[in-house]
Amino acid sequence: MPVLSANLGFPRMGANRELKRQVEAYWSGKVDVSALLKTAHELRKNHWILQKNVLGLDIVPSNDFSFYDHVLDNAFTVGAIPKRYRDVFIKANDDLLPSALEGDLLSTYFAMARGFQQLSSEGSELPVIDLEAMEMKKWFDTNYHYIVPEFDSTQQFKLTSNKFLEEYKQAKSLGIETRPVLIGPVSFLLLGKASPNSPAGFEPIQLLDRLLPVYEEIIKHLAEAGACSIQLDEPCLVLDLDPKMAQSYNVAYSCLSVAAKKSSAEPIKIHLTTYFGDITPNLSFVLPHLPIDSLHIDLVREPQQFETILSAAAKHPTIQLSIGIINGRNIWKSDLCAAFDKVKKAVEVLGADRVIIAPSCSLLHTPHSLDAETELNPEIKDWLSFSVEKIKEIVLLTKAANNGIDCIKDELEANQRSIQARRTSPKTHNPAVQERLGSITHDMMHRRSTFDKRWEKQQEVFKLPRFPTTTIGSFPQTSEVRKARAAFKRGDISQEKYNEFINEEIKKCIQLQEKNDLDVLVHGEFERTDMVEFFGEHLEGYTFTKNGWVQSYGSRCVKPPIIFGDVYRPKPITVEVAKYTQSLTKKPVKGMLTVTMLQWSFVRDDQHNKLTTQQLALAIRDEVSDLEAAGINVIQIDEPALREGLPLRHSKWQEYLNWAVDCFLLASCSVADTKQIHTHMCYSDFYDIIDAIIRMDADVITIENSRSNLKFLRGDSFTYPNEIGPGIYDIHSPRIPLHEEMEHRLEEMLKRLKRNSVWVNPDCGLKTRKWNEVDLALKNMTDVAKKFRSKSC
Ligand code: MET
Ligand SMILES: [Zn+2]
Repeated sequence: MPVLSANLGFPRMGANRELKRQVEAYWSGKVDVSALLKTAHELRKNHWILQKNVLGLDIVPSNDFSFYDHVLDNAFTVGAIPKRYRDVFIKANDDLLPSALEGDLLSTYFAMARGFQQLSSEGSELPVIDLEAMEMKKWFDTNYHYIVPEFDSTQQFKLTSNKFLEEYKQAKSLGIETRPVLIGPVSFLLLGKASPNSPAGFEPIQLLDRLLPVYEEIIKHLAEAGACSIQLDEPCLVLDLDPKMAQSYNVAYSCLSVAAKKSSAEPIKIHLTTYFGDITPNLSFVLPHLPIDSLHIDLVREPQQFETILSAAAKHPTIQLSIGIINGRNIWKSDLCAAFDKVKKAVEVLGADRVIIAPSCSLLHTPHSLDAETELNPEIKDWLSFSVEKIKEIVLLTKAANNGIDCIKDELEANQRSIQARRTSPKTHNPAVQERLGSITHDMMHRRSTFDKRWEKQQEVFKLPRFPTTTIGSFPQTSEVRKARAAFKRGDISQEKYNEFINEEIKKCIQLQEKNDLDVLVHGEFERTDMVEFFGEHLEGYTFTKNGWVQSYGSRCVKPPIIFGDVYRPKPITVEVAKYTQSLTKKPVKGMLTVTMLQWSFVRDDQHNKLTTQQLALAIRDEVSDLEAAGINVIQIDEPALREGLPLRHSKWQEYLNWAVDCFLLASCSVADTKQIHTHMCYSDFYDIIDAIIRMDADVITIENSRSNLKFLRGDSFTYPNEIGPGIYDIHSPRIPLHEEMEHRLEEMLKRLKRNSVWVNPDCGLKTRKWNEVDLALKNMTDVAKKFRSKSC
């Protein structure tokens, strides 16, 4: 048997985000369920034909399609539907028959994903049905979010959807044999959480024995339909796992292997997939014990596991090894020569019939194809590879493995030319930036005085009241703002007209803040589409795609900018706007800089992220100095996603936090003691990295707190030495926060924090809100601050 080529998952949205459009049209009632199912059907068909018939891939996945999220699909398939949704949507629970995801089941599915509200027909204000969505969490260290499965201790599982089977059969009817993908039973339970009313000590993994029969059934159905293999994703194998988990893996896969053997004359093969990290610390869980037919490892993220796993696999002649050598998480063309060395090595050790060539992980995390990128600089475009191009790379390598490297001579030459061109291009290397990196000193990474001294000086300058009030930066991005920006980008209105428009918005924003008595004001960020894009567009070393969308959650997609070269700031970015805003008011205005630019971009793979972040930090440092020189006395440097960069393994946290915090210090520490540096964080839990946050030494930190229900303050010995503004209202909801609830939150915080160090502010920026909501909410918020001031004198 020759070396085979495989994919682990294809982007679902379609070349032009057809799925997003149709799903949203269905939600808003513009199309019916049959139109939605038809689009899904078409997309799957196109993607299989593309992968198999057009690109020539040997092993093509099915069941990688999803209307919202594959973890939710899995929960649905095994019947892990929390009672609150069952009660509303599924009456005769026991009669529920396996069926594809359509009609009523689809309503249940979307209610779990997005919540569901039904208002009463008699005009009463309270909805008759009001179901919140299930929790959403980041998928490992990607920017994809999954729906967290919820289990209770009395949980029963039951095959509830046969989506996996229908999709397998759909492909088969097109003459395409696929490998259905499911989340493996152990990772599925580990990724879930206990429902709130579960007894203490209950952990979802205790349900494994109850879950396995459903997986056995799945295997049986697939085998009966003729499937040769099934892909079970066990990404949790790259995490720090309790050694007890070895037993769970053993139980699960022994059971599934028996089911596979019994399934039909030709047993269905079990392909176990790991990605995003190193499995060697947990290797004893997998080899030699698990009765699996093939194992996939991610050799892009953790190339050093290759040797160990290769020699372990060599001892188990029945196991095939799937080598993930094409990066599924980034957009760079692979160096085919280097990749081929790995293929050769695997073939030498295992023999061709035991090697599969694959992307490092599912291609869900890379855009569809480069075809649509008609406006990218051709030199840069030649360095890139999206999903379709990545599959081409896999197919080429497989061809070379089977027929000799000469049969891809021309392609290889072209590939090496682009690799070489990127390596040596003046676009990627800027000697001045690199020289500057070399001159970073420790001295650049601390303020001139300690916080206490700065605090005294700042009190003198700002004379702020106690419980100072502020907002996080953005104000409503109305459709007029978006229209004006689009018109300006199209060239329909001049720079001058656009500036005038923005200045008017800023004026309105300052007036509203003054009217509501806020203490430290912001300009409202009207000139910014997306905060990362805005800064990226003003820095060298960044480029943007037209259609490089990747799924973030549900129907939402993001278009991460690409950092391709050394980053620097050719000229000031925010100084004019800040100066103009400050000229409108006597109160201090914050200069606003958002620097979470690494996590939300496609990053360089030719240098460590630390270096790229240092370059970003130096660019921000220059901006900070220019703001200071322009008379801006408060500067906010947002770091909303600091936590997102944390490595998956705990042992690597400290190293990351060291350089990440150093970069923040590098960006922020050039200013005089009298200047106040703010930072802002949101979206995740912070209490377990509080030491790193303290080391950032910002004078003031504003932090999301209400949405996560005071989670930030929950750590037992929580203290924070500088000033802090834990948000006192959630900005995601259109409801106006009431005095009492904000007072309550503030009271709670004061149990933990020093009275004279607390700021009063919302959770995050206000860009998704309407002006009238912001006006009322801020009025209530400043009322609360005033009440506390008078109470505490
Ligand atoms: C995701 S954090 C957002 C911070 C930004 N300054 C804003 O207010 O929108
Ligand atoms: Zn925020």
